[in-house]
Amino acid sequence: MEALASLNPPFQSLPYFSSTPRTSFPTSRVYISNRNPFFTFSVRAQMGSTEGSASITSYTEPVEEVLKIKEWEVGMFQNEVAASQGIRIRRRPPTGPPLHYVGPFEFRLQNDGNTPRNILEEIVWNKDVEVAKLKERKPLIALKRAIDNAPPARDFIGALKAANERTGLPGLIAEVKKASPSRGILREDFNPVEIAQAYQKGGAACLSVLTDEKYFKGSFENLELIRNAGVKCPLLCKEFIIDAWQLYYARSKGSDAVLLIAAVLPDLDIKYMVKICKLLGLSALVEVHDEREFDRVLGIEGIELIGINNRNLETFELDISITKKLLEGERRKIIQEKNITIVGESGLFTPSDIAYVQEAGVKAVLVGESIVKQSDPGKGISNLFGKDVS
Ligand SMILES: O=P(O)(O)OC[C@@H](O)[C@@H](O)c1c[nH]c2ccccc12
Repeated sequence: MEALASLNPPFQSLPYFSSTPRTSFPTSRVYISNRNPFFTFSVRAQMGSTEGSASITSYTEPVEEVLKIKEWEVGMFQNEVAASQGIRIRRRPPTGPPLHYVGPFEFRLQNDGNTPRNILEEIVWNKDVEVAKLKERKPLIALKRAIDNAPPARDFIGALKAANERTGLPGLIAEVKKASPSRGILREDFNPVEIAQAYQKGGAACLSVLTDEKYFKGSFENLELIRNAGVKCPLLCKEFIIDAWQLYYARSKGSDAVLLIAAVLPDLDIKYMVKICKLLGLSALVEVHDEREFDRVLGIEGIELIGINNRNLETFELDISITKKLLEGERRKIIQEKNITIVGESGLFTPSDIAYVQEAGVKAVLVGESIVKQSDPGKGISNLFGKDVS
């Protein structure tokens, strides 16, 4: 340690490590590295494989830094809780971000702990960084003010049920989607407002608007434009939500509903977020992909809308029989008893696909690709249902 201090003058002003074992947060120093590169570079070099022996005992760093470190520790704890619920997606890279800076140099240290295992994990890690930045610019207090001025939330689930009763077909959530990581660009001439208006005219009950920019080429601007253009269909903010702050943000931009992905969120997060949604007047569409996720979500009080995604977001595999499989037996009964509305999501292209998932028990469907690709997305809806539902 002394050698380290003499090698690195900044070390003296930084929190130092005691020898208290902290095996549950084995790599916290790597995260510090991002902020204090000079320091960490040395620590890595000096401490090598002494994983698990570091803990912060002296707070000579600014409070803000210390809080960030704590936040990271909480993130690591979240990974453990999530894993115990069968969630494979880690909220943050366990060994910190791959980029490191040493003086003027930047280098990348790739290892298992900072390389995302699949696309969903990559998206979540990026979202974590994105949200942290946005949050700094717009703290919750500012969002609460913005929410007071936002257009009021409309009844998303009510609109789906009404459409289902009116047409006898599943209520449609039509997705305003320019691109996806699995399918690339779906539509070059992409005018979100025109597409939304065409969907409304074609009989969509609700709309889903992708807001993720990096992977789906969506935006909150699109959502606001659609809302401000006077489109009546309630709007789902299609985002990767990992932080309750995003719920406030979505509401402040005029959303009526949000997506919560069970493959990403542990039960406690879902519970907490569903409560906040209720406070804000937002409907929560909780998305599941397999039996385990479905059973977890069915066990949470207050959930009214569950989406079964036929696409596995980790592998992109698409199989519409997932909807059927998940709605067999006991679960179907629980859904009826709890009066939960089920949405069949992804990979629906034809009237027979719609009939298939309706037979399985869905009262609503979420469709993007098959309708957004057509020159008139409104007509796309009649093609999808095999009849005019406007
Ligand atoms: O374009 P499709 O195959 O009709 O799918 C729409 C929708 O289900 C899909 O975009 C989706 C469902 N869940 C998601 C979660 C994140 C991003 C996208 C999605």
